[in-house]
Amino acid sequence: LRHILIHPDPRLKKVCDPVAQIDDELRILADDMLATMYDAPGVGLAAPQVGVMRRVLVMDCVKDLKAQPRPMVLINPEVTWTSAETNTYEEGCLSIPEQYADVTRPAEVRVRWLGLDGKLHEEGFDGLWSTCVQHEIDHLNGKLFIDYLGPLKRQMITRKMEKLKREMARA
Ligand SMILES: O=C(O)C[C@@H](Cc1ccccc1)[C@H](O)SCc1ccccc1
Ligand SMILES: [Zn+2]
Repeated sequence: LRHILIHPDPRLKKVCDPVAQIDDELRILADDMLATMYDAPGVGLAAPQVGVMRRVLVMDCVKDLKAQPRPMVLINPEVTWTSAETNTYEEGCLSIPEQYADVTRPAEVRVRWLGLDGKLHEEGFDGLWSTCVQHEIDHLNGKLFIDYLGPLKRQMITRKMEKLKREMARA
C-alpha cells in the first residue's frame, strides 16, 4: 500500500506529467494504486495523491459489492465532451479526510485515455463514474474539490487539515 498525501501539500497542487511509455514501473504503480484505493476504501485515486506526479488515475465505482468489481486504469486521460446538464454530489477526498461538500459538475462526460493494454480508449461516463472521473482528472491538474467552494469554507477545511497533520505529527 502507498501513503496517501493529506492536504495541504504542494504535490497536490501541481499539474502532473504525461506518461511517455507503459512499462513495468507503471504497471506496479497502477496495481499499488488500486490496492490503496480498495483499502481506503474509495472509488477513485489519482497518482499525485500517492506522491507520483504522473497522469494516471484508477477507479472502481461499482457500489454494489455483490456485483463484479470493475477496476479501471486511465493513463493520460482527456475529457472530450461534457453534457450541458449538471448534477450535484456531496464529494469527499481521500486527501481531505472527513470533509464533505456539494460540488456541481457536468452530469455526463466522454473521456479518451491510454489503457495499460497500450490501446486508446474512449467512453462515456454518467452517475458516480462521471463525478469520480472528473474528480480524479482534477487531481492530475492540481485541483481539489474544495477549490469549487467559497474562500471561507475552503479556508475552514484547510485549517482543519493543518490541525489534523499537526496532531498526526505528534502521535
Ligand atoms: O480522493 C479521491 O480521489 C477518492 C474520492 C473519489 C470521489 C470523490 C467524490 C465523488 C466520487 C469519487 C473518494 O474519496 S472515494 C470515497 C467515496 C466512496 C463512495 C462514494 C464517494 C466517494
Ligand atoms: Zn480526491
